[in-house]
Amino acid sequence: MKFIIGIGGVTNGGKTTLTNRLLKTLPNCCVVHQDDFFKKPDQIQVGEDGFRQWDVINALDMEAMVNTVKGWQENPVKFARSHGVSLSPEVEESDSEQRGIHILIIEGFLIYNYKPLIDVYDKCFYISIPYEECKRRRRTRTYTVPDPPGLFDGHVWPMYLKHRKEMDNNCSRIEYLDGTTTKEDIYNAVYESVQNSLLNNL
Ligand SMILES: Nc1ncnc2c1ncn2[C@@H]1O[C@H](COP(=O)(O)OP(=O)(O)O)[C@@H](O)[C@H]1O
Ligand SMILES: NC(=O)c1ccc[n+]([C@@H]2O[C@H](COP(=O)(O)O)[C@@H](O)[C@H]2O)c1
Repeated sequence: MKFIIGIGGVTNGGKTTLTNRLLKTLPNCCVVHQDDFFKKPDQIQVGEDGFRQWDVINALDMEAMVNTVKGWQENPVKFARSHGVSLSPEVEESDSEQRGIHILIIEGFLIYNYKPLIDVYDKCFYISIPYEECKRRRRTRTYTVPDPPGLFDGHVWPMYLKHRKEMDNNCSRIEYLDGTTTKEDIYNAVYESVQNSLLNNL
């Protein structure tokens, strides 16, 4: 059985933290990080506001991201092996590549704002945190291209609000998580919800 989990959320909401924890506990579990598909800085448009427009779907090579997901769907065993993911004995010892549960986590800040991806998820999660907490966490983070002064209020947060509205209209299956609760609580809630869905799908 193949099962795809979406972990979406606002920047610095805790997506990577949650994903890394799930990767350790879910069987035969691979990941696709949306951040890995950012285009190069010189390909990112500068807006009328003077900021490079990082927080829009065009800043990402979404075609390449979809192709990576398709690669997993076509052969999750091959995908796991080529990404150094260890497989359960049930899968390793089986003649059939299709045996066992294969899980893919798709993690990112705009994973529910791109039409070709919306229908791939078996489970959709979204982590939110309030403005002040988001701004505080973002200040402690350094991206490959550091934030210029004013980027958060001038671009990041307004784009988040816009995409959030779009996403709420696009996708009705999302389970919302409060990113200000503890890492442990968030992980437990998601793990339990995934387990229940897996049991129902067997
Ligand atoms: N539940 C939480 N409570 C407090 N801080 C958190 C929580 N989850 C993540 N963080 C912290 O927030 C920051 C961003 O987390 P990260 O998982 O990288 O976010 P994202 O991948 O959504 O951008 C990190 O410093 C991380 O330790
Ligand atoms: N990874 C990169 O190359 C890069 C460069 C510039 C900005 N960013 C930022 O990454 C954010 C999205 O990633 P997170 O959800 O992990 O914070 C966006 O808000 C964007 O401004 C990433």
